[in-house]
Amino acid sequence: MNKHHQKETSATTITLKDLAQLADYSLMESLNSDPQATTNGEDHEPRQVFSGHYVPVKPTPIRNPVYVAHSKALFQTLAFDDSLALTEDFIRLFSGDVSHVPEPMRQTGWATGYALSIFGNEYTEQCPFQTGNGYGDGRAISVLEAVINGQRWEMQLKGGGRTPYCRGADGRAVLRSSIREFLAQEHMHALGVPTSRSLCLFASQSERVNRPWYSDDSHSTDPDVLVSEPVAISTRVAPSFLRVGQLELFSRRVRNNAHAKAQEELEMLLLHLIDREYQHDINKEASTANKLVALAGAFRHRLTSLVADWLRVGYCQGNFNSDNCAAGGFTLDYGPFGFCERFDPVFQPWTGGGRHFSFLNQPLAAEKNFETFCTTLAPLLVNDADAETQFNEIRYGFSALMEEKIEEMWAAKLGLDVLDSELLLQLLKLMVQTSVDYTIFFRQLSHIPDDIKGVQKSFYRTPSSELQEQWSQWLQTWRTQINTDQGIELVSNKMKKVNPKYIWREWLVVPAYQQAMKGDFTLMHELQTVLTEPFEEQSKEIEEKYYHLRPPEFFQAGGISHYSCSS
Ligand SMILES: Nc1ncnc2c1ncn2[C@@H]1O[C@H](COP(=O)(O)OP(=O)(O)OP(=O)(O)O)[C@@H](O)[C@H]1O
Ligand SMILES: [Mg+2]
Repeated sequence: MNKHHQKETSATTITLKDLAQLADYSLMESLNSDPQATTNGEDHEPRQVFSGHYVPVKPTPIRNPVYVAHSKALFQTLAFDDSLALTEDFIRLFSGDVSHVPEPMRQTGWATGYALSIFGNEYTEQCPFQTGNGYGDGRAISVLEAVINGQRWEMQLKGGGRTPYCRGADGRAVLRSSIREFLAQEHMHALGVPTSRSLCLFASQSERVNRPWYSDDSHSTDPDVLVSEPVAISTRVAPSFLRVGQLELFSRRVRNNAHAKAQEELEMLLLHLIDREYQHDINKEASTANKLVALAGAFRHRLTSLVADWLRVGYCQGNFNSDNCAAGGFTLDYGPFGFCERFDPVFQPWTGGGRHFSFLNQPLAAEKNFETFCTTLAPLLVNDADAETQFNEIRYGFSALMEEKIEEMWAAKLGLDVLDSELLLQLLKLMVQTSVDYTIFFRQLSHIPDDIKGVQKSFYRTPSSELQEQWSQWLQTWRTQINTDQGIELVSNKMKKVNPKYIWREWLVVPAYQQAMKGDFTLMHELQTVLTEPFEEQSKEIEEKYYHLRPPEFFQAGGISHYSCSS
């Protein structure tokens, strides 16, 4: 172990130099780098990468960076003082300039390749060479791996410039999408949903790129204008950024006999994944085959819990491909995501996404990714029949476990010890028929109302008298099922811990990024505060503004109710 890891971090004094001292590349160094990589990291043209786990790449800094935000919660976890975010060294590094970082940090970053399966179907067409060797982190560049207070973190710039995987694109992210990703990561963490974390966000005051987007009040499905937008770099942090698609890339190479070391590289990556994400779940002494069985079990557990959490908070990832599925089982890639406002089982904000990735279809999409994960790793089990049997049990038991987790989630949302499936079905039907706001409904229900008046705030339409009658009956039955032995207050409090009051509402986020694009971050910071305390009641003023049904003009509105890919 590097002696620097013992160094205590102090909340008031840490500088970039201190942070650099915590750098630890030992795990990464045990992997292979691309043998064809340049030595100086100037590797910005699309090209095929045939082997190796990463390519050293220098980020391209954004010009005239300005501070937009940092995560106070993550800073606290890392024992960074808030003031660090405004120091020159910190701004330079996290706006892409690694030329002056102190040793032992390196003056280059790294990007990785990955494969893509969409809903379980393999693709290579998205790669400019049609081989899959040119696909991966096209604009994501990691700059630091560090052990801080005993926890290993990777820090990755998004929008940090072109890499060999950029496919001819500019390697940039715009401020709009960076604000969305930054806030969403903060929000999801506060909602108790595992996620990559936001560290900080810097925007350029002079560099802009064009992106297709929606004109004001557009009802178009596809973007109808080209907008010049400021570029930005957000830094996200996670124990690793390994994706199911990454394992898949290496497994495809084994299958295709792509090169002599293909099997070895797949196995190295598997062990690396365990070190990075599952070291506490898996016995170090076990054989590779047994490690693999344990990994499949642990990943299945995390993935099923994750998707149950998504449903709990109304989150739709939108594009749950294998390359957007973190092998560590947390949410990754906040592109065309959205949160369900008016309850719709097939809610999907991304115009390119289709029903397969829609809201209540996400358990199935997760199963497809899990299936890809298993197919990918199965070649490492061939000589161990026992392990293979156990592995297959885990593999084919995904949907049963998923169902169990979903039932537990609904029971918790309804304040029940045991779910009555019939009661749930009746409710979901009523919610669709009435047009109900998903978040407001469950929060109102958490007050354990006596009658329909208590939940009416969540209705987008006035229900017919027949529907009102059905609601009353449903509420009565539900009330008989909640366990009030220890008092109604206790049930209510428990429900308020799983049913947030404040949720991401796109029509409230749009003004924040529009204002930020003009250099004013007031609304963005207000949102950051509101969304990082989603279970709190908050002030009357905040309640009036944010605990609110979506106004009618924001239905069918381009860039709000739906959008094309994120950018
Ligand atoms: N402007 C861009 N320049 C270069 N590559 C890009 C750009 N936009 C997207 N890509 C790459 O295209 C692929 C698909 O994009 P997608 O929207 O899933 O990812 P993303 O939002 O950039 O990234 P991530 O999954 O890392 O959060 C990714 O491999 C991504 O790196
Ligand atoms: Mg992606």
